[in-house]
Amino acid sequence: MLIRLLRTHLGPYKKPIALLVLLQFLQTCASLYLPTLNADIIDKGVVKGDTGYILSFGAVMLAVTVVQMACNIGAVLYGARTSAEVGRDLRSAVFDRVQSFSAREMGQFGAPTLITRTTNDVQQVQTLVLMAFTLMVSAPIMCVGGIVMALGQDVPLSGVLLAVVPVLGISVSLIVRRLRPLFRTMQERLDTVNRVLREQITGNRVIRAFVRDGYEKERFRGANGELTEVSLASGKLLALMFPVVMTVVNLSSIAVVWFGAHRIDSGDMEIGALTAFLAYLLQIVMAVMMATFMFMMIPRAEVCAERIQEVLDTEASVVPPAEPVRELRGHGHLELRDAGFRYPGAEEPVLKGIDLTARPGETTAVIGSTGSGKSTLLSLVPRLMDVTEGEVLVNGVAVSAVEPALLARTVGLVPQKPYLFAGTVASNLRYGNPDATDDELWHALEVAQAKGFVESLEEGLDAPIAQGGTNVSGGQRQRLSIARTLVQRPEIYLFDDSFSALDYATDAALRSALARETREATVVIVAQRVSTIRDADRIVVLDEGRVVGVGRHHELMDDNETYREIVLSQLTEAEAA
Ligand SMILES: Nc1ncnc2c1ncn2[C@@H]1O[C@H](COP(=O)(O)OP(=O)(O)OP(=O)(O)O)[C@@H](O)[C@H]1O
Repeated sequence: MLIRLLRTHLGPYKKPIALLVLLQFLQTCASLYLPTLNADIIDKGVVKGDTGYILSFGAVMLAVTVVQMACNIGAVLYGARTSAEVGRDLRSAVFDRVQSFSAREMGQFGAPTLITRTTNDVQQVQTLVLMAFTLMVSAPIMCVGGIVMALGQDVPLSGVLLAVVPVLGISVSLIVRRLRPLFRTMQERLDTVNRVLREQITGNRVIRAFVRDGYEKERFRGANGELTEVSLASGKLLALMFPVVMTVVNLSSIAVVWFGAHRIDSGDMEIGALTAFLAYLLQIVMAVMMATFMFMMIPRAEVCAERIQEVLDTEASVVPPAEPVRELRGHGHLELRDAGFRYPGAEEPVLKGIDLTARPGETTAVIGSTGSGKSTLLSLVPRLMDVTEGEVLVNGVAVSAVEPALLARTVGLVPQKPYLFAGTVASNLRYGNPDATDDELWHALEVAQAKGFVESLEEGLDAPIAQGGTNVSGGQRQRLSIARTLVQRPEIYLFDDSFSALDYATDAALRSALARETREATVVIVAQRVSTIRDADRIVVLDEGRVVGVGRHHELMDDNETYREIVLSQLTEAEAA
């Protein structure tokens, strides 16, 4: 999975990667040459007292060191830049995919894991890419090159290396093998911590109201403890790594010095060659360490890559049309034909055989018991989700064929749970129509019965709005959300229980102002309160996902049992008549 992900996302960086490989190659070759040069200077210059040799080869050594350092700095800087760019591309790819998700895929993953996957998981892959850029070339060259150079210094002594490399490789890979599953668990537990944390922050008010702080603290402590547990377990294994490597290094250095001393004694080897041999031994161990470090990162990055790829492989269920309709003739005629919808994994569809027509200049109300499918029905019009049966048509064209931007301009949905973005009142109101003038904003606020409230804010339209609109009341949020849709000036207005947080007087004032404002538009209102919809031109009664009645208030009161029950549950008999 990691390979697949990287192959796709490293593709555009072929040239920088080639340059990186070259820089790494040069710096590793220079590093490998230095101990041999040093040995030469000792054996041919220092031992023989040849100052000329020391100076001239000292200069060569300095030049090689400069090349090695320059290539090293270049490789590190270039590697950091390229890996950061790969990380940026990967984050954008995940973000774009998440953006294309409908409510259906969003529900399938859940917000916290999508956030972890876009940030933390991408970061892990990015770190591995950086490691790979730095170590993938240098580690093997240094290991093989080190062995070759050591053989060049003294063949019999190189026997030590034959023992060191496999011992080091096996002991380190044993540790890495145990680390692999721990890293997967760590990532999953980090996800759980994020989920619990997010739930507790979002549900903070409920937690306080129910005085469940203690319970929630325990829940978080549990998730946090489990994450710590696995971090500690991996920490313990990692702690083993350094001593194991150092023991092997120390033992092999002793062996090299011991054998080397014998060979120098017997005149088979020179002192400079022994120092070079020790330097190569260190370089080989370093190379094995570097490779190990990378192998250690791979399992974690693999888990992250899998999770990222899962998001990237998830096809959005709502896709833009291949040949979109870019113009709609009409003024907002809305029709649902035999429309049905089933949530993924659900046995029963929540909407079945819905036939509904809403015309410009008319108000259509949808009423039904809670869970009867009203919100689902509205979300099919702007394609927050696509019908699984039948079709939804706007001005006679299936919404699935309409260009998304055109559909968004034509259909304005005021959601049941309005969301405001961090910014100002004005930036929120202009969300669907960035060119709207201040006068247009004030007019929309007036219709939405929010003008007085915004006027009372010291900074008026420029008053700050917190993320999610948490610094305004529920009713104010609803009214700002209504105003935002009014500024957009769509042909079809969909109000999903948008007046529920308003008092009766404001609700009535808003509806009459809205009626004037949206005189020529198509208005669909989902409401729980009968008073909100009793004057509608057409009332559609929904029960368990089916339309069980259509008519005006008095007609339905006469012949629709479901409607009568809803009305009577809210009004006194006298009011109902
Ligand atoms: N994301 C989802 N996944 C699965 N089932 C869902 C999902 N959202 C809603 N449902 C189910 O679909 C049905 C209809 O939900 P919907 O929100 O459309 O009802 P509603 O009539 O708007 O309810 P309310 O009046 O309470 O807002 C419910 O039974 C609900 O459990």
